[in-house]
Amino acid sequence: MLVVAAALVDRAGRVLVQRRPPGKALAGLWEFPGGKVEPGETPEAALVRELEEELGVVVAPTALTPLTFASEPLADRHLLLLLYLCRVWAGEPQALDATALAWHAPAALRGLEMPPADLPFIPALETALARG
Ligand SMILES: Nc1nc2c([nH]c(=O)n2[C@@H]2O[C@H](COP(=O)(O)OP(=O)(O)OP(=O)(O)O)[C@@H](O)[C@H]2O)c(=O)[nH]1
Repeated sequence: MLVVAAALVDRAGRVLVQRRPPGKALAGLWEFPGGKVEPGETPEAALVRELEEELGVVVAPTALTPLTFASEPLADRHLLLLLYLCRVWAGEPQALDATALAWHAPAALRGLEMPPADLPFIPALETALARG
């Protein structure tokens, strides 16, 4: 299963996370906005679509910079999760799908309950954002 997700970064270097709604797998955990890549879609087009559906923001595919990825079993499937950085978008993010949104400095993500595949993303974000 190919999934794309974005770390939206604000001017203060904080990252946006959202809380998964009840009824979905991993409900209640904090994750990066994104979702599954549909057949025939590029990863970037899928992420642009998901960011509009989940947050109501408009992002140019060229504003998505690959950061890192996770590859691991998830239930009876295998998850390949691509994480992009995004610093430029149009609109104010709204929780259209999630139960809550929150902005955190990368180090503060360690205090949140996140899906296991996301945990290695925290040091990667700390390193990337420490460079400014
Ligand atoms: N969006 C997102 N999904 C993640 C993250 N980490 C992680 O393990 N996942 C997993 O990747 C899968 C993404 O599925 P999703 O439910 O968000 O995707 P979607 O919006 O296309 O799904 P839907 O068709 O159920 O609406 C889920 O199994 C989810 O648990 C993350 O940081 N962001």
